[in-house]
Amino acid sequence: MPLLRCRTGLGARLLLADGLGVEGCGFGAPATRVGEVVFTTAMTGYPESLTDPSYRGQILVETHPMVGNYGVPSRARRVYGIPLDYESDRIQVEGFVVAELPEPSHYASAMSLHEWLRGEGVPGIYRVDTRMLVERIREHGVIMGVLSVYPLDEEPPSWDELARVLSSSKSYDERLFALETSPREPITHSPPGRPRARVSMLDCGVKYGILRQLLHRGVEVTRYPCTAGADELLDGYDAVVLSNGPGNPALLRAQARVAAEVATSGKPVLAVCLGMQLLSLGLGARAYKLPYGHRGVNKPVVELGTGRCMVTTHNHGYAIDWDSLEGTGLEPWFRQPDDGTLEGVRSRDGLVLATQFHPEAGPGPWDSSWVFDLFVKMVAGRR
Ligand SMILES: NC(=O)CC[C@H](N)C(=O)O
Repeated sequence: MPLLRCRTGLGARLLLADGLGVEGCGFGAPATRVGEVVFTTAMTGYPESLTDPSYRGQILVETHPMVGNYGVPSRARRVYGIPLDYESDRIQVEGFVVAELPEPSHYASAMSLHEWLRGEGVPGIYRVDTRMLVERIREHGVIMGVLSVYPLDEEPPSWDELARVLSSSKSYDERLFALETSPREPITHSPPGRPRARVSMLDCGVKYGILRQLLHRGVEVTRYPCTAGADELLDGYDAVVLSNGPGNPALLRAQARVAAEVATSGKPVLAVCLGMQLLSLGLGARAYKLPYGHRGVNKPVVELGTGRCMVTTHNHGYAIDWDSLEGTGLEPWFRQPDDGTLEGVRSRDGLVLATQFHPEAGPGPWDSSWVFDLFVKMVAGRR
């Protein structure tokens, strides 16, 4: 009985909507959670991925075979008053799937992945064939799933019971997550010293990495709830940032209208991931769902015109249709060479900059952090 060797004392069952059932060891919290099952090819950076608000509503599978080796850093490690190694204040994923879960060894590790997920009520499964799961998702596309972790001295939940939980849950595409990851009240983050610029942010679930990049360049950022109007975002600010965030962009109609309004206001705008989708939708473009998304920290992106190639961080399940840009005032900026996805757009006058990838990385390489330099230089130069 291999399950008896689970050192956590927990078992786990993962059931996909196509009927595939996977059994393994459990870690984290004994709990049952439903989510869209997606994979990331990132080889490192699991504390950042797990806390990325754009993963809300998803069960994340890591393709890297060993996860947890360097443990979990303490939230007390901070820079500019925000965590250094986290992308938000909590674990955002519904569940976590890894092949092997080694004991951690790292000077900055404050706890193990098992302890962290347990403390936050999130279930995890390990000692499963993640290669098979990833192939399945690649062939079938992303798929809803239910993950259940239980103490090994108790009866596991039956597959029928799990199938019932799954069939009574709403699908990922229909659920509105962005309001859950958005702040309730405006929050201002100030850089040390006199700010070079003041920007507002339509915050539908910003990754702290974006704040760190802006603060690092001397920019003061005021984050507004995802329900804010264009006036609030424009009055008294030098520029507007449209954040990343979870879920289906087509559900955020009001936010798309606000994004279009700020993008045509004459002030500079920087939009990242969901922000780019909202901006494009608001200006009349179309979004579509990718079969299995782009999630990883090793995705090439080519800048149109210069041919410059960068390795970038991605986490998106939707994309903007190239053919729908006509009449929006936006032009293509970046392209993903593997599948041709549109990875960035900008306005002809260069005031509006938008990337589908994550120039802040977190986790990932900083090849594209110059996008922040470009934005901040433009904003500070207009003051
Ligand atoms: N990282 C993001 O902002 C993700 C945007 C959107 N939720 C998507 O999956 O495409």
